[in-house]
Amino acid sequence: MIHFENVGLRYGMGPEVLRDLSFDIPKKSFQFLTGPSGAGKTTLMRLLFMSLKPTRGLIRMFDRDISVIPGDELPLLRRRIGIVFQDFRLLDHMTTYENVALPLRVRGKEEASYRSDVVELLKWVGLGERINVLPPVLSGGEKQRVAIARALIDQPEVLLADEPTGNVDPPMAQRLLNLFIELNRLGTAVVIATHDLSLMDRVDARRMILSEGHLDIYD
Ligand SMILES: Nc1ncnc2c1ncn2[C@@H]1O[C@H](COP(=O)(O)OP(=O)(O)OP(=O)(O)O)[C@@H](O)[C@H]1O
Repeated sequence: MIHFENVGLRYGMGPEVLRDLSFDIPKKSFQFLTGPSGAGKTTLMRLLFMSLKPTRGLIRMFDRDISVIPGDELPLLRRRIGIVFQDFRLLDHMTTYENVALPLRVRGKEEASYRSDVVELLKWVGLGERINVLPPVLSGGEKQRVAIARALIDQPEVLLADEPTGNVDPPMAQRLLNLFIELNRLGTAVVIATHDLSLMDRVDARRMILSEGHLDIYD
């Protein structure tokens, strides 16, 4: 479903941050992406979300070579991907509920068809009492859970989550991990970038380890 071949990335005239990355993300797979700070995890997530273009190599997303996809088709392809950014990127003028419901609204779904699903998911991530508040009054951990709920609600084909448990306590991290596992069971390919070894030790999943721009994969 996703295919990288000899991909390299440099920012501007700087050194190559990622070098010769070749791998596949199969449909319905589950993987952790890890490596030391500055190794390029966020950069790789941005390549996977097609918000950065590689400086060399080939990337195929959903069987299409991204170098020849017209810019106006990218939003449609990105809708097949759920993403949790490290800085959450919630819309501050919309309530928690509205932020999570947004991907469904964009698809033109009727509110009556999804309202109870959104409320149930928000309760599951411990935000049942925060449904009608605006993001600026939420804590970092609460914002993170809203971002996760928004990425999951539409059961995307791919879920990309950058440090999704970075701001929550261990029991909530376990709960969120269970949510990712359940989503994967329903058919979503999951990529979780994390430093959290204890999180990775709880799942027998593929590990993609970035180090100094190189990638090693342990199946
Ligand atoms: N916009 C940018 N312009 C120039 N250099 C950048 C940019 N973004 C990242 N870098 C550099 O690319 C390298 C990889 O950064 P990246 O954020 O991808 O690492 P990371 O593994 O996600 O780190 P962390 O775990 O600390 O979040 C770093 O050396 C960083 O300084």
